[in-house]
Amino acid sequence: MKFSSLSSVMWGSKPNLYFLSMLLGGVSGIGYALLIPFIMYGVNSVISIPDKIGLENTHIFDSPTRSLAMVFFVTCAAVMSTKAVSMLVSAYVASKANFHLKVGLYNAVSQLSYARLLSLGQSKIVNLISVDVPEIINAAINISTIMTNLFAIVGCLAYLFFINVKIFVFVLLCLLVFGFVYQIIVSLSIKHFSASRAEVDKTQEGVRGLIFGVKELKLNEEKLEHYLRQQLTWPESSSYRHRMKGFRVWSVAESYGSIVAFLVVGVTVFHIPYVLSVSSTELFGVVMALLYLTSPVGSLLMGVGQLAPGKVALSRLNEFYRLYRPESVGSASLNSSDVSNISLRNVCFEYPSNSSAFCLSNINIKFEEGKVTFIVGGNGSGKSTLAKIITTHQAPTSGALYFNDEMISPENLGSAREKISAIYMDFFLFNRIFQSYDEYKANEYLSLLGMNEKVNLKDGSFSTLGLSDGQRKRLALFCLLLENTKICLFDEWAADQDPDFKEIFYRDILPMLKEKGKIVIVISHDDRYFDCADQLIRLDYGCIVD
Ligand SMILES: Nc1ncnc2c1ncn2[C@@H]1O[C@H](COP(=O)(O)OP(=O)(O)OP(=O)(O)O)[C@@H](O)[C@H]1O
Repeated sequence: MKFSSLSSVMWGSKPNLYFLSMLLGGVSGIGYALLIPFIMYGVNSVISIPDKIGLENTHIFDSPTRSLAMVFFVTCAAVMSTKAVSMLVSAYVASKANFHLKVGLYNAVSQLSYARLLSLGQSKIVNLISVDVPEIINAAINISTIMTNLFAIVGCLAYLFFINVKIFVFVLLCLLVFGFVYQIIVSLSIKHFSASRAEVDKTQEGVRGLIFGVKELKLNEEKLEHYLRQQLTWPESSSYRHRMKGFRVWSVAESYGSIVAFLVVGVTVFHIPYVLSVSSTELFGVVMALLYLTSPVGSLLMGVGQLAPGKVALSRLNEFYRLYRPESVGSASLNSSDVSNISLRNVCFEYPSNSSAFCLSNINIKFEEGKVTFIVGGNGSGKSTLAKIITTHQAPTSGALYFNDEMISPENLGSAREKISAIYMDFFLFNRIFQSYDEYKANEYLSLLGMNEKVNLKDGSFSTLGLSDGQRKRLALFCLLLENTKICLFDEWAADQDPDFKEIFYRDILPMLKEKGKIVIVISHDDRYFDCADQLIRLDYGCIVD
């Protein structure tokens, strides 16, 4: 997906309504421009009958220009109402566009592979959704007002054309030159807004650390001080400096924009009468039109300036979609719905960045149903990496994963994943169950895990997540048991359980899963319980050792 402009964001969301808001904006602008000839005609009528001025008891609609007055006020009402409706429709389209952009991003992110998500940067994605999309919408909502002002300017120029072609050409040229200079100033501000936005990603990382690392930071004043300075204050102040530079340039553009039309009036009044033959009536009409033009020109330039931060945000959204590659997950079913074993054959793996210079070398393992396999080894030996390969979140660099004798490829990946449940070291506990479940089983498992006193499950939602780390892990295990999949993987699940519950996990729950014919894979450092394993795989620096 690529958005060529802010307009295309709105157009892509509700094309018909967006067109309507532009059309109404244009009509309002033309109506605005039409008011000058009415005013001029009215003034000329009054000048031609000076004795009527000051007549008492003459009602506004009894005047000689009453029909014109009627048309004038009707036009005013039309300008006002079309502009209001145009803005309203534009706001509606913008809200829809906001919805579509966000939902589009949610879907896009959900289709990224785990590895791709990490490489794109989790903080950047959070900022894209929470900072850039609102910035795009705030800018795009201005477009209908820009359209109104643009048409008002075109209308005023048309009026000038009728008064005096030479003056029209002169004013048009002046506006183009001044407008061009304005664009240059605005593009300078965009440069600073871009630099400011890049710093926001760094502060997002910092905010995560501040919130999730609060316990560690609170214990050490010096650490907290350095953290705040380096991870938050510096990037924040750098972002602020760039943003202020952007606003400084932008404010120059703003004030310049608001005075541009007067500059044109000045040049016209003080120069034109001496170089072109212009009658005083023409000059009066021209000056009226130009003064009338000041408001739409100022508003137009201001509106164009307000697009700047939105354009920066849009370029970041486009950059995301440029790098975006959805994970290829086909819908082909596995040949056999009953998986009796899974195996890794000649699997090698390296992280794409290879910053850690770690690799898994030539891994051959078979996991069978009704058997418990322990994967053990020192820190950094590759156990969690292997867990992600087994659960299909990392694809092997060479070799392959097999379910029975069927190789797992993008075509049958979806079907393979349906067979897997896992509790990772950095697991995420959702506040509800997302699939249908058996109420009776749920209560049974809550009791088995000693959680029935702590948590209730009501309509799929947990009554609380205010639990200890060990209890949260038990709740994760509860979800896994309810999922009832063939393959169950635990990455150091028992690490923070008390001795009693370790005993229950290794001596009761694993045998229960084994009895049910599951393929059970346990990453563990608990050598006291290695006897529970039917198979023990020892890893050392990415290799299987005996
Ligand atoms: N996202 C990553 N990018 C690059 N290297 C990584 C990444 N994640 C892990 N590694 C590297 O892979 C190696 C194995 O890490 P892994 O987490 O698999 O070890 P482990 O055996 O589970 O360790 P532990 O017992 O400490 O949990 C480590 O040297 C680590 O630096």
